[in-house]
Amino acid sequence: MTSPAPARDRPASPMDRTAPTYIAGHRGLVGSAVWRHFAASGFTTLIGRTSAELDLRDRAATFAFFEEVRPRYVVLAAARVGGILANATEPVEFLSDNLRIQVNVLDAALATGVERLLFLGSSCIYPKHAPQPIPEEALLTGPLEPTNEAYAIAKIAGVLQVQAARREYGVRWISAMPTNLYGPGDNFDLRTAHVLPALIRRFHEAVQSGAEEVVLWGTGTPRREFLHVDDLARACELLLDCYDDPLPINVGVGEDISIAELAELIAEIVGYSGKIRFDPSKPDGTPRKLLDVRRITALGFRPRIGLAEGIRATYAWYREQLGNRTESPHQTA
Ligand SMILES: NC(=O)C1=CN([C@@H]2O[C@H](COP(=O)(O)OP(=O)(O)OC[C@H]3O[C@@H](n4cnc5c(N)ncnc54)[C@H](OP(=O)(O)O)[C@@H]3O)[C@@H](O)[C@H]2O)C=CC1
Ligand SMILES: C[C@H]1O[C@H](OP(=O)(O)OP(=O)(O)OC[C@H]2O[C@@H](n3cnc4c(=O)[nH]c(N)nc43)[C@H](O)[C@@H]2O)[C@@H](O)[C@@H](O)C1=O
Repeated sequence: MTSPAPARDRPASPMDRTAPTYIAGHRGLVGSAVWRHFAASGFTTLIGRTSAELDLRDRAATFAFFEEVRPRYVVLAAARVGGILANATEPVEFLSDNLRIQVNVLDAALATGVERLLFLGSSCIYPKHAPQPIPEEALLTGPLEPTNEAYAIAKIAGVLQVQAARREYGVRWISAMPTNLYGPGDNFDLRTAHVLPALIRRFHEAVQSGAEEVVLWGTGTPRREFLHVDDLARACELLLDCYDDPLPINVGVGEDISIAELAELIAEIVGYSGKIRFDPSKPDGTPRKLLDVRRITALGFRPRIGLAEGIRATYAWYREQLGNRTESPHQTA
């Protein structure tokens, strides 16, 4: 495989840690990790609003917020997000909500002179049968995976709007494409969860109830790459400090695992020793999505949290939530 074209980075210009920095979606999996990491890195003026306080689908409210707060930096981690089933069954909401959130935030950021902005896409924006590992250049080179086409189209529109704003207005905004994420703060609601938290919950409940069998979706053969959200948060800071290129940049670990292997690993960590059965009537989704991470690796990024370690920490967090039964952004109902 040939090396990717070198990123046209301008020299690193680190963010001013005292400047107002808006983390859109700061209670979600990604936003909460970015908030924790940025706070630990010395950001003194972090700004967040819940969706109840500021519905980013509301254009007038979004503009009023940007005019009042005038953030200098923005991490756009607010979105309607979900696993394969939610994506496949609610395409209207995934398309419409995400388009509106993005357009409103990006337009308001432009109108109020936001200097640096990071738009978060997802590895599902790449074609279903993209070459593996998937280079950034694969964007818009083939048909999408049908189960998440609506979400992917919305995300692609966001990437294009960031690129267009760079070209037309010279703003230093960027897009990152994270692989499948997990970690504390994840969504364990089985109707909307991604596979990793869903499996933690399924195996945990099977241990609790003494069930002899757990049924999982699909064939178990699809392969996925999993990045701990704390590693993503480090990548977000690095990118905002020193990546300045129209090409969206992949963020992953560079290794994948089959869903069947993931299930074995999670079952072992949770202590489930019963049978695991796959239900092939449920969708598999994309057969494989392993990101080519050479571009971000060249910037010095290395994930630090291994998969088994990350799953153990996430399981510990999940059990803590069950113990507390407090308001988590993602209810475990
Ligand atoms: N999770 C994953 O595996 C991956 C995620 N990503 C990307 O990362 C970003 C964040 O995802 P993630 O953290 O997992 O998602 P979550 O569902 O955990 O969090 C989404 C956040 O968005 C906020 N939000 C949703 N709708 C609105 C709205 N109408 N107005 C204001 N805020 C809203 C929510 O706010 P509140 O809690 O206040 O309701 C919530 O905090 C997304 O862009 C997603 O595409 C990319 C790749 C993989
Ligand atoms: C991040 C990414 O996330 C989504 O894409 P996905 O990777 O296909 O999603 P997923 O995590 O839900 O599933 C991964 C695999 O796992 C299998 N699977 C088994 N058992 C369960 C299960 O119990 N729950 C779930 N959710 N999946 C299960 C499932 O059948 C599939 O083969 C998109 O929303 C997309 O838009 C996106 O961006």
